This record gives sequence, structure tokens and C-alpha cells, in this order.
Amino acid sequence: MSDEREPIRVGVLGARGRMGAEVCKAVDAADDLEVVAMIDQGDWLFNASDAGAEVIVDFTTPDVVMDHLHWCIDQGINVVVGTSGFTEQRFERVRSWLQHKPEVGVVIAPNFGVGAVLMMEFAARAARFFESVEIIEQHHPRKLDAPSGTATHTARLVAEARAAAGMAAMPDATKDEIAGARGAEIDGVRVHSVRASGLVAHQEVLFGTAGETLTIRHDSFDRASFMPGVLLAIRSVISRPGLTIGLNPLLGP
Ligand SMILES: NC(=O)C1=CN([C@@H]2O[C@H](COP(=O)(O)OP(=O)(O)OC[C@H]3O[C@@H](n4cnc5c(N)ncnc54)[C@H](OP(=O)(O)O)[C@@H]3O)[C@@H](O)[C@H]2O)C=CC1
Ligand SMILES: O=C(O)C1=N[C@H](C(=O)O)C[C@H](O)C1
Repeated sequence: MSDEREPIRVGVLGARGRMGAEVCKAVDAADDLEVVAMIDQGDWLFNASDAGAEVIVDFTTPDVVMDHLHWCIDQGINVVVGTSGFTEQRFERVRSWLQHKPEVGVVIAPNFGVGAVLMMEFAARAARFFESVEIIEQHHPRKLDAPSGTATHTARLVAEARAAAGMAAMPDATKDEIAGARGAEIDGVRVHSVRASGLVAHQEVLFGTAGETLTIRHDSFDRASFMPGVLLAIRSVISRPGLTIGLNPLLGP
């Protein structure tokens, strides 16, 4: 008798979208995974539970993702979420739903690109050495939200590292400003969003201190860059109950 398990049964929400379609292709191509439900706007969520999905992957929109998460947790189905728009309040709500279903695993990652995860990690590490830091994120013009989830997460990590090091506010003499010229402020860190045709997903974290700057940059030129992270999350979430935020805990040392 073989001890190999059957392929993990995966449902994809947002299956006709840019990311959802790529996820369906990547899951289909993996021997140990199987797409059992492809669900998009207007489709019945119960198609996924009826098909016996063990993991649901959500790449939809920030305004519907919480309803999806609540439904999946209620159904006892593990979830991998790439959709943006997560705040600490949203994470708290997910934790409260999970209290009633402690066996369910949820992975929510602002960015599944391994390079992007490292860019965020390096930025957090650099933060305490530079008095100034600003984030410039660049995306395709069909993106609905600004700033990106990745930029928001990076700003929070950098702000936490600055606070832990007891750093003062950044120097900035700006007095006259056209609204938006200095970007959005997230936990005291300025974030600038660029939208242009030809871009996919790109981010620079620009640090400065006396006499030097450091730029940490990541580029996703193709959505294929997110797939190894998505597949890792699908394989991991079935044996990882509770809420996991970000890909870092799944990547190992
Ligand atoms: N974490 C990561 O690594 C990444 C995250 N993202 C995030 O993923 C999300 C999706 O991005 P992207 O694929 O580019 O966007 P798309 O607009 O291409 O795809 C979203 C899809 O979800 C569908 N949809 C909307 N509402 C529902 C619903 N209620 N039920 C099922 N499907 C629904 C949309 O349908 P319709 O078009 O008909 O509305 C669309 O097909 C964004 O939040 C983006 O920021 C993107 C890339 C990487
Ligand atoms: O919409 C996108 O494309 C992306 N969204 C995510 C985000 O908001 O950070 C991840 C990546 O930047 C691509």
C-alpha cells in the first residue's frame, strides 16, 4: 500500500482574474495539487464545498475578501489569501472567527514573491540605521487599491523597527504642499504610489542618513513570480491551524 496522499483539493476564488487564472494554471501543473472549483464573480461559493475543496485560494478584491474568509472558516475549509486590503482590525476579526474553528488554517500574505518577502525583511533590518525612509511602489494601472498591500506592510514593519530602536520622527521641512505631493503616511512612513502601463509590481524602499542612501528594490515582471509562494502556502496551510500572516514563517531559516 502506498503512503502517498491524494492530491490536495483546491478551490480558487477570483479564478478568472489575473492572479486567479495564474494560480489555476500553477495548481493544475503540480502533481500533488488539484483544482476542484474555479469560482468568480456571480458564482456560488458552495460549488467549492460541494467539490470537497480542502484549501481555498482567494485573489479577489478587498471589499469581498472578508466575507469569503468568514464563509471558508465557517465551512471548516483552510484558506490562502493574496487579496490586499488587510489591516490589524481585519486580522483581529479573522482571529475571532478562528476561535470557533481552531482546526482551520489561514495564510494571508501581502506578497507571495520570495524576492518581495526578502525585500521587506531587509528593509526592516535596515530601518534603525537610517534617519529617513520613504517607499515608492509601482503597479499596473488596473490595480484597484493604493498604496499596495506590500507597501503598507513594509511601512508597518519599518515603523515597528524604528519604534523599537527609539528613533525620532524623520526630518522634513515641508511647509507648502499640494495635497498628495508627499505621498500617503502610514505609521509615520511616506508611501508614494505610481500606476503606469507596462508595470506589473515593483517597490523601492529608499533609506537616507548623513552622506549615504540605501535603496532596496524588488521587481515582479511576471505573475509567475508569485506562484512558488502560493503553492508553498497551499501545501503548508493544511497542517498549520490558526492565522499565519506573511510568507516568512513558511520559508524556514
Ligand atoms: N499577495 C500577492 O502576492 C498578490 C496579491 N494581489 C492582490 O490580489 C487581488 C487580485 O488581483 P488581480 O488578480 O490582479 O485582480 P483581478 O481584478 O484581475 O482579479 C480579481 C477577480 O476576482 C473576481 N471577483 C470579484 N468579486 C468576486 C466575488 N465576490 N467572488 C468571486 N470572484 C470575485 C473579479 O471578477 P470581476 O472582474 O468580474 O469583478 C476578478 O475576476 C488584489 O487585491 C491584488 O492586490 C495581486 C498579486 C499578487
Ligand atoms: O495588485 C497587484 O498586482 C499586486 N498586489 C499586491 C499588493 O497590493 O501588494 C502584491 C503585488 O504588489 C501585486
